Amino acid sequence: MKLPNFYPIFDQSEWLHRTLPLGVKLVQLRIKERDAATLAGEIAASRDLCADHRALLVVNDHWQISIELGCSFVHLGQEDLDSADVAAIRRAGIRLGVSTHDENELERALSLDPDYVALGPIFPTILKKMKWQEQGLPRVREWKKRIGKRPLVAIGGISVERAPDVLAAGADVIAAVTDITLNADPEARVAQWLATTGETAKADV
Ligand SMILES: Cc1ncc(COP(=O)(O)OP(=O)(O)O)c(N)n1
Ligand SMILES: Cc1nc(C(=O)O)sc1CCOP(=O)(O)O
Ligand SMILES: [Mg+2]
Repeated sequence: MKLPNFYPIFDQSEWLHRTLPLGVKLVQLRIKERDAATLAGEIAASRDLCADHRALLVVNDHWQISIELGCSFVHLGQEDLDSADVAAIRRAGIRLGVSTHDENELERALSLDPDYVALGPIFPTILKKMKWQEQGLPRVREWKKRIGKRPLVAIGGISVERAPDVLAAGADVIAAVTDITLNADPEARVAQWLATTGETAKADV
């Protein structure tokens, strides 16, 4: 399955409202520590916005609400997998992306036949504290060889300027947070991302 190669990650549906009209076709909603009603409202609003713009929504962490709300794609990290019911996710017809940071995690991820494998952090990230050192571009090359045709998502410290090298190293998709959300003009930055990754020229997914 081919995925769009630009994958912004946001913590509110308002960001989707701002960026989907620019041509974003793959987006993650990554919400931490909100009450259940707010969370359900944000996920439902994001689901509907993505449907309106023919974009793919990936919901981070919240697989149960994703099943309840009829979402089509979830992202789980290794800790999430410890408690997630992957069979229930699959029964619901939901696609699955999985984070990896080392060989063991990659083996575990591949055993689940995921719809993409994410590798990070490629460069140092300021978004969250991580126990992993930066992976660097050689690791991107290695991961792509390991996973073959399955889409490889690169994440962590990636900017528009760094994106071409990451794609050239073998990533199929680039995920980014702070390069957009901390930019003085996030919409203009998204437009730069779309131009750099070639997404503007592509059809709907
Ligand atoms: C595309 C992508 N890659 C990695 C992550 C990180 O997932 P996880 O390790 O579960 O950490 P949290 O994002 O839940 O803090 C991701 N969300 N998306
Ligand atoms: C949420 C997340 N997961 C990572 C991983 O390596 O699994 S790196 C990361 C943060 C990505 O944010 P930014 O683009 O601002 O660096
Ligand atoms: Mg998680």
